[in-house]
Amino acid sequence: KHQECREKPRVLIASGLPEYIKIVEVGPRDGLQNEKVIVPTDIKIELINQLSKTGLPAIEVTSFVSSKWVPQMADHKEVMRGIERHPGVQYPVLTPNLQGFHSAIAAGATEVSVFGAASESFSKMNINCSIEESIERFEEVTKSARNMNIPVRGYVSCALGCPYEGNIVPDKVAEVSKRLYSMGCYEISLGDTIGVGTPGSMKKMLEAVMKEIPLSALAVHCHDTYGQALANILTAVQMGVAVVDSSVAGLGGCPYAKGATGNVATEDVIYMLNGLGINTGVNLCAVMEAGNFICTALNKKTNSKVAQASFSTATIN
Ligand SMILES: CC(C)(COP(=O)([O-])OP(=O)([O-])OC[C@H]1O[C@@H](n2cnc3c(N)ncnc32)[C@H](O)[C@@H]1OP(=O)([O-])[O-])[C@@H](O)C(=O)NCCC(=O)NCCSC(=O)C[C@@](C)(O)CC(=O)[O-]
Repeated sequence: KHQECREKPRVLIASGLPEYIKIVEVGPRDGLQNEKVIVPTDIKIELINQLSKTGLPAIEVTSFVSSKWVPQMADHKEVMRGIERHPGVQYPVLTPNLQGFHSAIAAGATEVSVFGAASESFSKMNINCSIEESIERFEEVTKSARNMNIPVRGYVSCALGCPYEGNIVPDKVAEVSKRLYSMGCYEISLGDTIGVGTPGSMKKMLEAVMKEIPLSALAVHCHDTYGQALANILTAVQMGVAVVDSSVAGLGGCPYAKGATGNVATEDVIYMLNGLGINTGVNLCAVMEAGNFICTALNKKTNSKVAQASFSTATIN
């Protein structure tokens, strides 16, 4: 059932780093979900359409959650139906329960993500249930998805710390990850939800998780609150992780993780990986253009250092 992840990532002979890294663009969902002013649906669709032309292999489109909880994602059906889908690009959406899963499928979703946490308090605040209850809901989702041949990705939030509980022990992250993987999630994305991790805590957490789950099924999802995201990603990549979540222009934040700033910027991740000679298949300039589009539409400054530097000095091409 985890056929697509069984193969070990190929490594660059000289450096021992993965040869190819898959970037999962989460800007349209994680990036926009926390925006105070409702972003017009056509702007979201245009952003996704622009991102689809950059070479990104996966773009998280929206979430099928309650609009009372996350008003910014209330137009999930319209966004899902409105985007142009490019061959070879995956368009996953978040589904916390069976109700969300059925709505997502009805709107045309072909991949979904369940999102759990390694912290009881965060689980309660984010999805209004305990970790155990969330696992039961996710099992219902993965079971239905399996019957329909829909791939399911699994998130584990608070992998490096929780806004309510503080430290989270790596074994708890490993335990929740293992349960999601065992129920059929093809990939487990480990979220540093509030961006408190460091290369040291990332290494310890990954060591624990890697005892339970094949490396090829792991992704990292870093927020940059403490400015550690790129360092944490590099640590994960050096340990062999070959899937990285990021958000165009560094947009983002979780509505149920107060103080969490944006995700690591896609532009900055690609720039770093390009410098390491790691292939992502993504055109950095095209992502910067998409970042410029959404920042102009939101009337805000990009959080991407690479975009800031290149728009002021015009040295990247
Ligand atoms: C999970 C629920 C829905 C439970 O919410 P609940 O209130 O416990 O649900 P309920 O089953 O008791 O139902 C209450 C109402 O919600 C509706 N409902 C029930 N399910 C759905 C659904 N799927 N879609 C739409 N509506 C739904 C249901 O129909 C009912 O409507 P009413 O009768 O009151 O009109 C709620 O807590 C929720 O929507 N939470 C939102 C969580 C969220 O989106 N958080 C942000 C994403 S997670 C994140 O950002 C972290 C991540 C992934 O990026 C990784 C990282 O950084 O760590």
